[in-house]
Amino acid sequence: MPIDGVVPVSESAMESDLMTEQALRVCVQGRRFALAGGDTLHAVGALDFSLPANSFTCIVGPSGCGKTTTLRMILGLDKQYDGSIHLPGNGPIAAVFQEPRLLPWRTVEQNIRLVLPESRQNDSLDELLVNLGLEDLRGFYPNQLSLGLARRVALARAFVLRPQLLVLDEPFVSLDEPTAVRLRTLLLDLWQLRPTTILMVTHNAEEAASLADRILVFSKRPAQILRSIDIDTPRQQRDRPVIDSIVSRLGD
Ligand SMILES: Nc1ncnc2c1ncn2[C@@H]1O[C@H](COP(=O)(O)OP(=O)(O)OP(=O)(O)O)[C@@H](O)[C@H]1O
Repeated sequence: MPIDGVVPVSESAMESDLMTEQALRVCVQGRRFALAGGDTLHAVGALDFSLPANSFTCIVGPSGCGKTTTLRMILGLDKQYDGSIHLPGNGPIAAVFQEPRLLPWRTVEQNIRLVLPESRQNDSLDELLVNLGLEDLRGFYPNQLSLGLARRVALARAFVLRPQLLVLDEPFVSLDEPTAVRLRTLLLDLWQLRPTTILMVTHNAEEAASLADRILVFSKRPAQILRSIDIDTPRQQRDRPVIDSIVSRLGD
């Protein structure tokens, strides 16, 4: 998805981005929505953060604090903000939302191919489908899939682009825990094979603690960053006590 309306950041910020290989820099003063009757709703406050290339960042925060609005600004779907959002390079950006957003009249394979440019329509999807355990479902239609399987297809459609940035908005919500655990593992495996910079919103503090390199804790609306927590413990060593201790650092 192209990001229009991206405003370049200052040269000094660009220089520091180059030194630390930042994949995304967000420096916005805020986002207000005009409401009926002349009122305004201050959804997002000042946000200033960068994502290192190929890192995995989770945003957690209270309901309605402005997380999705922040993602929409990063995706270029909302351009009515003050400030700048800078993505070095011009590779594709992929997004996965709560609803898998598959076209019901297209098969699994057709839904995945839909995002590919003409020049890549002959690419093989075999490896990706095998990685996601979808190899036997390529001819299925979305109404034949469980929510968990539909979300796997949404992940396939995101990764097939080989995105420079992958934005995930609550991709595992409303799943039973074993299915959510399986999907988190698939996401991490796929990310190992096809590295990209991931920014994911989740309500689930334990999910953030098990997946992320860094967790940004947002305040209540208007969203601001309350805490930025870097997690050094390798993922495979994050047992229950480690996850509990990370969650306790997130605060209320
Ligand atoms: N287009 C809009 N017009 C007016 N208000 C909006 C609009 N979009 C979002 N809002 C309001 O902005 C605030 C932040 O919404 P947003 O969806 O970003 O929150 P969120 O943190 O993602 O919420 P949740 O955790 O419940 O998904 C909410 O009060 C929401 O009602």
